[in-house]
Amino acid sequence: MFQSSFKTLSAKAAALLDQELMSSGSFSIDQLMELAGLAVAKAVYHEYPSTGRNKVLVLVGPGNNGGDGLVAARHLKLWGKHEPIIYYPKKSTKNQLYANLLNQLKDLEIAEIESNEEVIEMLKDQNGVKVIIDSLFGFSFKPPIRDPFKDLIKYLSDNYGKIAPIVSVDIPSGWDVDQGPVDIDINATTLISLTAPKPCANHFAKPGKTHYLGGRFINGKIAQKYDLQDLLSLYKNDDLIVKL
Ligand SMILES: NC(=O)C1=CN([C@@H]2O[C@H](COP(=O)(O)OP(=O)(O)OC[C@H]3O[C@@H](n4cnc5c(N)ncnc54)[C@H](O)[C@@H]3O)[C@@H](O)[C@H]2O)[C@@H](O)CC1
Ligand SMILES: [K+]
Repeated sequence: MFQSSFKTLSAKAAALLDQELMSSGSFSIDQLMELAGLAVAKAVYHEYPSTGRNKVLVLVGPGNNGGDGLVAARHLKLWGKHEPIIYYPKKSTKNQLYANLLNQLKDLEIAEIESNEEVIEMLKDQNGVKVIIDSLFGFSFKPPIRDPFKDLIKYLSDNYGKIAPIVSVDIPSGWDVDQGPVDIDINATTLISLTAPKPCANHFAKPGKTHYLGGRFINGKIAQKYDLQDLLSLYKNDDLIVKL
């Protein structure tokens, strides 16, 4: 395993920090998700530039990682160079936040596809999707994967190199947050770690892969508590993302 020099946050620490931001930090989840999704959109915009409405397939999971993908889809569409399409098979029925995000995407006429089969058809078309955003699972994921995501992730993993490159949000979906790759998981080309990389990101640092840090919302006190000052000092000026 390539040992990276960056500070990481375990699954447990990431969840604690998240809670702290929303309690003593007085942030709402909507605010954090907006900044996280904006960072994802920025990374995709810069890493996969498009001059003519390149299709971006956004795979949306049932939790907040999925919410980051919905926010990223909105920004990409508004910036006018990419054409996001979403696949969101397990929608939360109780959470107004996700319903609002979905309505915003409908107002922007962002298309939605409905099944694994449709995703696979779309990915087989060489002139179709140019980049895939994997916002299926983040730091709360616990292997093994349940359906309908298992078949989908297996397809993506089996077809690495034959389908569009994958940008993973926070962790490559399927990976154990602390341990890294398992038997069925996503092989991402670009990773965007939010707040700080999770320990699994140490397995990602290989040639040909790009790793970004995004989600710039930590104050000095929390940074000190979680020993993130050196990592966060990589952001300069108005950077919203930085390459690790
Ligand atoms: N502080 C931060 O860094 C922030 C992180 N955000 C995002 O929030 C994510 C964490 O969100 P959540 O805690 O909602 O959780 P996740 O989005 O990581 O996943 C939780 C969902 O996945 C399902 N799930 C878990 N294991 C599964 C399995 N084996 N098979 C199928 N389904 C499974 C759960 O039932 C739940 O619905 C982060 O990774 C990041 O992307 C941002 O939205 C906000 C701020
Ligand atoms: K992910």
